[in-house]
Amino acid sequence: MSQPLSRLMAAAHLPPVLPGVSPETIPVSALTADSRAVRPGTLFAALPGSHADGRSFIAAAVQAGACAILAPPGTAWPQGTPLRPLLECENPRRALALMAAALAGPQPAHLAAITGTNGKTSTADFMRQLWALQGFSASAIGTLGLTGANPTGLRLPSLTTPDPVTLAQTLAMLEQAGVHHVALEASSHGLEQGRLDGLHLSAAGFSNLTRDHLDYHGTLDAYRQAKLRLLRDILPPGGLAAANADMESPTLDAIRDIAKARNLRLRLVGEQGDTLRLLAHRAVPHGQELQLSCAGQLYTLTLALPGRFQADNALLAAALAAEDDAALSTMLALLPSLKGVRGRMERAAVLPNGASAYVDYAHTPDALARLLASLRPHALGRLVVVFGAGGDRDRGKRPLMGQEAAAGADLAIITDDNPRTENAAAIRAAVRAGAPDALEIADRRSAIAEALSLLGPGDVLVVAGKGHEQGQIVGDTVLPFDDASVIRSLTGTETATLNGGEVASGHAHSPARKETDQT
Ligand SMILES: CC(=O)N[C@H]1[C@@H](OP(=O)(O)OP(=O)(O)OC[C@H]2O[C@@H](n3ccc(=O)[nH]c3=O)[C@H](O)[C@@H]2O)O[C@H](CO)[C@@H](O)[C@@H]1O[C@H](C)C(=O)N[C@@H](C)C(=O)N[C@H](CCC(=O)O)C(=O)O
Ligand SMILES: Nc1ncnc2c1ncn2[C@@H]1O[C@H](COP(=O)(O)OP(=O)(O)OP(=O)(O)O)[C@@H](O)[C@H]1O
Ligand SMILES: N[C@H](CCC[C@H](N)C(=O)O)C(=O)O
Ligand SMILES: [Mg+2]
Repeated sequence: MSQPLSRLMAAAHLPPVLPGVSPETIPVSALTADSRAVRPGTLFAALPGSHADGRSFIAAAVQAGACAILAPPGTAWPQGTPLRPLLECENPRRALALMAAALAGPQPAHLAAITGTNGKTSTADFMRQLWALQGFSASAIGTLGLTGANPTGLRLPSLTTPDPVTLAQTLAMLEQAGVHHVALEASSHGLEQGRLDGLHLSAAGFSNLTRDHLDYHGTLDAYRQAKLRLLRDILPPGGLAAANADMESPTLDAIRDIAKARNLRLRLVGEQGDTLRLLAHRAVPHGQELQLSCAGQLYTLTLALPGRFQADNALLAAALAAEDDAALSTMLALLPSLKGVRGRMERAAVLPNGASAYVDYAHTPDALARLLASLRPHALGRLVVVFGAGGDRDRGKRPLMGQEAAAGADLAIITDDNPRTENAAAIRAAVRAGAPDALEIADRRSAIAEALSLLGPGDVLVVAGKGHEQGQIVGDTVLPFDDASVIRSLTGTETATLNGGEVASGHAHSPARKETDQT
């Protein structure tokens, strides 16, 4: 379905007039920021990026049939290239997202986005589950791809927050297919790059803010400001916002100020929460028991999920999924039915001697600290962690991850985790600077094997950093690798533990399966 260029310009709040052109006579059938995807009738957004400059592909786009070009002010038209309408605007990424939403069509009416350093995938999946438990057809979009209801059979590329064109198309297709409830992850990269600017959100959540991605954002404050865009620029005035009340105060204060200025309905959850206040928390063998207050009522419930942080994520999901205050008690009643999320504190195996081996996606200092603190009550003996840090990512977090591992575990083994284009030994050395007593075993499989061989009765191992990931990225190559299936094959627990994990029950995944649908 095409739309006149004039209508897309109006959607992006661009001036309605173009010199020498009648935009209402130009039909636009598709949008893209990638010249290689241009077909006749496509509007090409020529965006300066971090590796390339899209403006240098204008000639190629026109040759491929681009009907109009969107670009930053001052864009020079390439010599010898046939003229096409040039839409110059200060923020072409935002304009692209607004046009993409207008071209794709209506989005699900119940559309929530979650941002924060850690917990986005878990919270989005819990929201999806809470909706599904009420009988709604519901999906989640994020690091795990498109999960839950997917009548369209769509697959998403590997980004946590897809590009704005894919996002708008996916949401419109889900809505048309009867999926009216969608929770999605808003990464800081996605927010900074305007990937979510075309969304019509009904709710937005903020889980926490701790160190990550400073390679991209430069400073913690710039990272914070990128994440705050979700509440400041994207959630419409009067929308439902929810946040964890125990997060660091500069971010929480900013959230409160934005909520006040924009008349958002702000719900705070957690130990300092107002809407859902966590009064007490106790780890039990198969999860955790929570005591809560909500609207003057006391609630005691058991989450079938280990990990203190999962309580925060579950409460955030409940606050976001309850559209009015009356629905909050319904959500609390559903929390005990929540299942674990693939690769998030997932018990991969129980050894014959009773030791447990978990897989988790902790890849920041804060996540590692919380993970190890959460597992401590489950370790009658020693707590062992195998972990590394990713290449081509925030270098400053490496020694801090080392420190948290050294402080939180009895034994830390440093290994490789997606070195990408960096020197793997140098990454390990940077991690080691924070954990001088740690063992170091470069090969991840060998590191896991060594850790397993050291486990005695009552010990707990957690292999952190890769969670659901199915590969080890070395250079440009992705070598197949799945922590959970490596643990299972090394322990010979392949069949015994499928379906048997604390977290994984109800999620029978074959070891090598890429998780895209967990319903
Ligand atoms: C750093 C970053 O986020 N880059 C994203 C960004 O690319 P970019 O605009 O910087 O692209 P670029 O390569 O410099 O190229 C500039 C422009 O030229 C265009 N181009 C390029 C070549 C060509 O032949 N023709 C052409 O038109 C490109 O399509 C692009 O529009 O926009 C692209 C389209 O949306 C993304 O695919 C790309 O994600 C890259 C692949 C990436 O790895 N991103 C990661 C860091 C990321 O976004 N991660 C977050 C999660 C982080 C978290 O854990 O919280 C995520 O949401 O996944
Ligand atoms: N609320 C939380 N607070 C702190 N750590 C958490 C929280 N929730 C999850 N974690 C830790 O972070 C890891 C990743 O969780 P999850 O995938 O839900 O986060 P995410 O924000 O989606 O991460 P990503 O940015 O990679 O998409 C978990 O495996 C756990 O170790
Ligand atoms: N979305 C995160 C995932 C990190 C996972 C870890 N395995 C790594 O490669 O650093 C990122 O791209 O920073
Ligand atoms: Mg995620």
